[in-house]
Amino acid sequence: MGKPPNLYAFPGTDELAPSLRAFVIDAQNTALERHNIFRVGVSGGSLPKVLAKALLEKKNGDNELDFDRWEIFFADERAVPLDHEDSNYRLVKEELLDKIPAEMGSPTVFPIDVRYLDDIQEMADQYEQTLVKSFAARDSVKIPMFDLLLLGCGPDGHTCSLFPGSPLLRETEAWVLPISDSPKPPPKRITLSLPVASHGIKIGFIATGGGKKEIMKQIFDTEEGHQLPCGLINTFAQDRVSWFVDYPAVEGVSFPSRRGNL
Ligand SMILES: O=C(O)[C@H](O)[C@@H](O)[C@H](O)[C@H](O)COP(=O)(O)O
Repeated sequence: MGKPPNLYAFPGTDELAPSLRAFVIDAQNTALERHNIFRVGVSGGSLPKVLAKALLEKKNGDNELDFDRWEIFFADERAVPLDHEDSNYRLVKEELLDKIPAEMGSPTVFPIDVRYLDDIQEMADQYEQTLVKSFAARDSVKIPMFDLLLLGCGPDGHTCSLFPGSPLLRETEAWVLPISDSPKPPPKRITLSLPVASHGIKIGFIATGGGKKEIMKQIFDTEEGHQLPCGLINTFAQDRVSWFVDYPAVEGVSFPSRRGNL
C-alpha cells in the first residue's frame, strides 16, 4: 500500500473531537500560509455533527479558527432543494454554520445550483465550474487540490457518492459527476470524482459506531477492501489520509491504530 494511512482511534466522539479539531486547524494554518484561503470539502451523513463538536465546543475564547478565510464546498450533494431534509447543505448549515459565533467569522459556502434539480449532468457541470472559479483561477490547476477533504465511510465502503463497483470510479477527466441511481437514497446526487477526492492535500475520514466494524475490517485488512471507494482513496492518497474512528468502529481490525491524541 506504500505509505499507509493514519488510523486514530478514540473511546468515543467526545475524545475524538479534540484531535479532529487539531487536524483541521493544522490543515487550515498550512493552507492560509500557502495561499491565504482554506478550501474544505465536506460530506453529509454523521460527519457535520462530529465536525461541529470538534470546532465549536472550545470554551474560553477561540482565535484558532479563521472562518472568514474558509471556503466550504460539498464533496457530494443530493439533488434536492437546499431546505430539503435530505440536503447536505441544510445539514451542514444547521449543525455547523448556524452555530458559528459571529466573532469567529463566517465561511463562504458553495451550495449546488438548485435551478438544475431536473438535470443533474448540468448540475454537476455547474458545480465543476464553481470549483474552476475558485481553484483554477488562483492556481491554474489541472485538478483541484482541496486543502482538506472531510469524508464519511458508508457500511458498503462508499465515500462521497462513489459506490462500490460504480462506473463513476473509472472517471479520469471530470471533477464533479452526476449519479442518478445511488444505492443510498435519495438516488439523484452529484459527487466529486475519485481523482479529486484522492488529491486532497489532507483527507480526513470520520467513521464511528459498531455498524462500521465489518467494513473497516474489509478496508484495512483485506485485498478486496483496497478496491472499495474508501480503500482506493487510502491507496492513492497514502499518508495524506487520516481516519478518526471510535473503538467500536475498529473492533476486530488488525491494521494498527494509534490510540488517543495525534
Ligand atoms: O451524502 C451522503 O450520503 C454522504 O456524503 C455519504 O457519503 C456519507 O458520508 C456516508 O454514507 C457515511 O455516512 P454516515 O457517516 O452517516 O455513516
